[in-house]
Amino acid sequence: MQCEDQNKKEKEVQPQIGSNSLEAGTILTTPIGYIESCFMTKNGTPRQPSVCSLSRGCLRISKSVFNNPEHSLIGLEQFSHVWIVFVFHKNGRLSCKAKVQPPRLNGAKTGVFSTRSPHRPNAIGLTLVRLEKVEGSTLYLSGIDIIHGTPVVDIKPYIPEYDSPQPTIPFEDVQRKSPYKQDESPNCALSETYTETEEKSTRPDQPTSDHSPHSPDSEQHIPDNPSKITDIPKETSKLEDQNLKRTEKMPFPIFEDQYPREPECEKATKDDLLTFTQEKASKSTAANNNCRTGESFVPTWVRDAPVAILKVRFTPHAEKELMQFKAPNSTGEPSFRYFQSPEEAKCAISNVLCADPRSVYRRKQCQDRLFYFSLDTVHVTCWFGDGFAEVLRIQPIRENAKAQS
Ligand SMILES: C[S@@+](CC[C@H](N)C(=O)[O-])C[C@H]1O[C@@H](n2cnc3c(N)ncnc32)[C@H](O)[C@@H]1O
Repeated sequence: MQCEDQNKKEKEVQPQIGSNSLEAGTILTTPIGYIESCFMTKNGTPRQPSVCSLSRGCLRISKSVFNNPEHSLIGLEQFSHVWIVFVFHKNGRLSCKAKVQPPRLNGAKTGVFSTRSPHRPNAIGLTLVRLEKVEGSTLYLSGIDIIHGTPVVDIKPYIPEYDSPQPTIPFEDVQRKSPYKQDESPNCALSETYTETEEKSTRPDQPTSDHSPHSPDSEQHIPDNPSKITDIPKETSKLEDQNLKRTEKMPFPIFEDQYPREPECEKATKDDLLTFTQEKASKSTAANNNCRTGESFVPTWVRDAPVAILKVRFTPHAEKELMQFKAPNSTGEPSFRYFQSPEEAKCAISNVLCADPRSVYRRKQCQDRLFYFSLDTVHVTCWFGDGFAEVLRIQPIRENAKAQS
């Protein structure tokens, strides 16, 4: 209700279109294109790209955005993955619920911003997909969880160094291993930390004066060898330029290359790949505050969902029906649009089903109902039993059904 009122009010306010509109916070967004996807409807569409790496689609950059849309994709082919920022246009209505029930919580509620729910105040989705190829103004994608016709508002290259947390070099290590003397320190993360500790910190995790880089004890570890820093422009080794941003003159890799990470840090990074409970994470960071490589953690429900991975089987009849589908562009009907073979389609259908695509309501209240979904040109009928899903029927999607969705 509140949202509706607000929507009305906002409609009454004329957006300021003009040179200052961005500064004024007016959101000017236009789709750069629309997804063509192997998923026609929300039902059965994977909840995340990781569920089905074979799910394919493409995105053609619209001519209404650029005169030469293909120019906007120059260089993108050098990336293996891209972020797709899109609008959940089939939500039906705007959502104003602060708490949602993600399927992995099996009915329990949590704050919307701690989930990837499509039902959020601004229906913006974010998906990391594999970029198969770029041809002219079209991107060919795989591993998508987005339905056909979805408006896309942006594409960004996936850069692991930017898009995943990088280990922070422990303060003491940086100081200890630094080839710089204190007053030669370059303006980078090092000098930021240095500045922080200059003001005597009361935090227990900060080095005490005994172990501070200023103490004679720690100075012993500083190699007295300024020649090691020949690659660094001279002006950057002056503290006067305190406000200089690290990235402007001193790319971080210089430190990474010169000072390999401590083994504990490596270990923490690997641990981080495993299930990281809040408790474990806070213990680990508390125990090892100076080596915060295990900074990324997620709640257990994300990785240890209370929903079992299902076994998937096909009845002989369904399997036979699937085997009749032909590769794209081959003669004969029915044919796939995205999948290259019936085996590939079978694998994709299995991936979708083993993650249990049903809503919590359906899973709990309508266990014995048939479940339908479509994938590429295939309409799938299946049912769920205890710990398994069984595909009963595979039919070609009727053209009129495709047009309606
Ligand atoms: C849980 S969301 C996650 C999407 C994205 N990876 C994210 O984290 O923002 C994925 C689900 O959104 C739904 N969906 C996909 N495209 C949609 C669209 N255009 N409008 C509404 N819902 C959509 C599908 O049901 C799919 O299973």
